[in-house]
This record gives sequence, C-alpha cells and structure tokens, in this order.
Amino acid sequence: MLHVREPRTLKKPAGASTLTISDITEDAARLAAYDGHERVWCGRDESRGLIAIVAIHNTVLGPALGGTRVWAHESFEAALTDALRLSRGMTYKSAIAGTPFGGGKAVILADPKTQKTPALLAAYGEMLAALEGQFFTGEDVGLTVADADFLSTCASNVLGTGRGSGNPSPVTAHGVFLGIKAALNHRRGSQQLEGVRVAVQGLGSVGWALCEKLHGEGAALIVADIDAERVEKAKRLFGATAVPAGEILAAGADVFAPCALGGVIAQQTISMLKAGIVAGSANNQLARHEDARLLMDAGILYAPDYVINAGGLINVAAELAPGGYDRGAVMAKVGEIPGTLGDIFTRAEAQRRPTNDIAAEIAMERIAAAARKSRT
Ligand SMILES: NC(=O)c1ccc[n+]([C@@H]2O[C@H](COP(=O)([O-])OP(=O)(O)OC[C@H]3O[C@@H](n4cnc5c(N)ncnc54)[C@H](O)[C@@H]3O)[C@@H](O)[C@H]2O)c1
Repeated sequence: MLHVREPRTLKKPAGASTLTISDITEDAARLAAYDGHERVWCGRDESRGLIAIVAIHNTVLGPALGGTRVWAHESFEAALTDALRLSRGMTYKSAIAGTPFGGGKAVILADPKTQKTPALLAAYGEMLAALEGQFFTGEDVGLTVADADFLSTCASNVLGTGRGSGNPSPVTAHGVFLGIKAALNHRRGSQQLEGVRVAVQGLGSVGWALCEKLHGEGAALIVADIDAERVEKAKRLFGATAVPAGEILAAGADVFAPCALGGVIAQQTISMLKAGIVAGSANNQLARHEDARLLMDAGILYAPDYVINAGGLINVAAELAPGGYDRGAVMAKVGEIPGTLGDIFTRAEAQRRPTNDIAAEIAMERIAAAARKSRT
C-alpha cells in the first residue's frame, strides 16, 4: 500500500533541456523491494543516453544521501529493485552510524566502461540539480571521483569530489578491516590476523584497499575478480592465492569478505561457504533478509553489510557537518564500527536471533524515536 506522501516539487531543468523527470513511486510500489519508499524518480534523456532512477526511502533522520551506481542491469525492473534495496540499506546504515541523513540511492542504467559519456553525465547532472534539497549523492560502483567532480559543476548536491572528501573507498575499507577484527574477536577471543585465511571477492576500490591492510597484518589472502589483471597484481603484491570467480565462496577460508556486488549470499550458496565469518563491503550481500537465519543456523557469523561498510557514508556525510569536513573526526567515528558490531553479535547470540534482525531493530528504533521527537 502506498504511504501518504507530501507533494514534492522538482526544480525546473534548464530551458532547452531534453531531460524529463517523472515520479514512478506508484510503479515502484508494485515491487517486493518497495518497502514504503517516500519517492522514486526516473530521469530519461534519449538523445544523451540517460535512464536514471533516484530512490528516496526515508527522510526522518535528514535529507536522503546515497551514492550513484552506474551499471548495465539486465532490465529496468532489475535496476529499480537494485535502487530500492540500496536506498533502504542507506536508511538503516545512516541510522546505525548516527549520521543525520535519510536513505536514498541512484542507479544509472549504463555500462560504466562504454556508455558513461560526458553527455550522459551532463543529463544526469541536470537531474541532480532538479533534486537539490531532496537528495545528496557521490561515488558508487561505476562512478568515480572524476565523475563526481564533473557532476558537481552541474549541481550542488554532489559529495565525494576531489575538492571535498574525495574517494570514500579507503575509509570504507578501514571500517571493514576493523569489522573483520571485531568478528574474529567475537568468535576466537582474538583480533590477531596473522595466518587467518581471508577470501576477498572483488579487488576494486574497497577490496584492494582491504587486501593491503589484511596483508599488512599477516592474513593469508585468497582472491577472485572478473578482472584478471587485478588478480595477477594481488598474486604478485600480496602473495595471494587466486581462485576462479565462481569458486571464491567455497574457498577454504576463515573469513569470506564479499567486496563486489550484492546478492552473493543466498539459500543455494550458503551450503558452499566454508568460512565461519562473512564480513565484507558489498551492499545487500544477502539475496533475502531471511538468509541471515540460514547463515546463523549454519554457524556462520554475519557482520550486517550496512553496519560494517558505513565508513564511506561517514566520510561523505562529514562534508556537510557544521564545522566542515574533519578527517580526524571521520576516522574516530569509523573506529566505532567494531564496537557497534560487537554489541550486535552479543545481542544476537544472547537472543538466538540473526545479526541483521538486531541491526534492523536498532535502526528502526532510532528512526521511530526521531519521528516521535519531530512530532512533539
Ligand atoms: N566504495 C565505497 O566506499 C563503498 C561503500 C560502501 C559499500 N560499497 C560497496 O562495496 C562493493 C565494492 O565497491 P567498490 O567501490 O570497491 O566497487 P568497484 O567497482 O571499485 O569494485 C568492484 C570489483 O568487483 C569486481 N567484480 C564484479 N563482479 C565480480 C564477480 N562476480 N566476482 C568477483 N569480482 C567481481 C569488479 O571487477 C571490481 O574489481 C560494492 O557493493 C559497493 O556498493 C562501497
């Protein structure tokens, strides 16, 4: 059922613009991933090759903030589902991290290697300008700091630029690294990484920075990526063992760190997992929320994705802090991630409930408290 929504107006695109922006919230409401989104916008510009979705999930804690993903989804519905799931995750991520923002996310349906043209980005920049005041965005898979720099010349609601907080990935990787240690500590009573076998899926911006840190503390790396060059480099620089992309889940590891795309943990893949811990940066690692119970029943400790990967959000959100961006404050906040995870692990164990149920409960309590406060 549709929520009653405040009418939201868009700023007008420039006079001769070929961009059209439509409200597709009612279409989105037909999808299982809808989850009461406040608003879903679709920007189209045929002449410049743009099809973009901006999903705004919940703005109780503040204006929506979430990255822009550029990806060639197999259909519009798949892209919309991705945007909805990612934007809901941002609401929870922000609530748990204690940043004063709501959840949103954008998806551009395009191959980032071949279709992300300057014209497409200019059209998307116009869409962002129309959404000023409702939505802040920055990098995600397929969108670089250079792209953010360009978009920031079109609209003021672009974060993570070279002049701003820059690439969030090293900060995200640091949070994931600390989160892996928290999970090890919970399971083994020690954060020691020496000799611990970590299987890293995806050697992109976050996965690579995570490998550097893990290698630095003596972990034994098992890696997979669809990009053979990155795999070769990881073998060379980290002494990593490479496995084919389809075999990384079944690798004989202590920790599985998904750092590629979402949906890797599913009913049919959980039985393949050899690792006792799942802790990585990818958003929406679970195909379904209920899969966390299957992990728990299999004795696998799951670090909820939006808790462990909050470093990037904390980093970009800091650009809008009253005193401006402060790297020291960012790293201090990222340093809280292991403590938050430790509490979630302990509560989940005591209540015999999946870790992501506990995390969602904490997030929803915070949002409900903020909603009550705004009503009084
Ligand atoms: N960058 C951040 O700060 C940040 C913050 C929070 C969450 N995340 C999430 O972390 C994940 C990684 O982000 P990123 O910025 O490193 O992206 P990226 O695009 O730089 O890296 C993704 C890597 O995964 C690889 N890959 C894709 N499909 C694969 C497969 N089937 N098997 C193995 N490798 C595969 C790609 O080749 C690429 O090297 C994404 O899910 C992203 O949403 C990133």
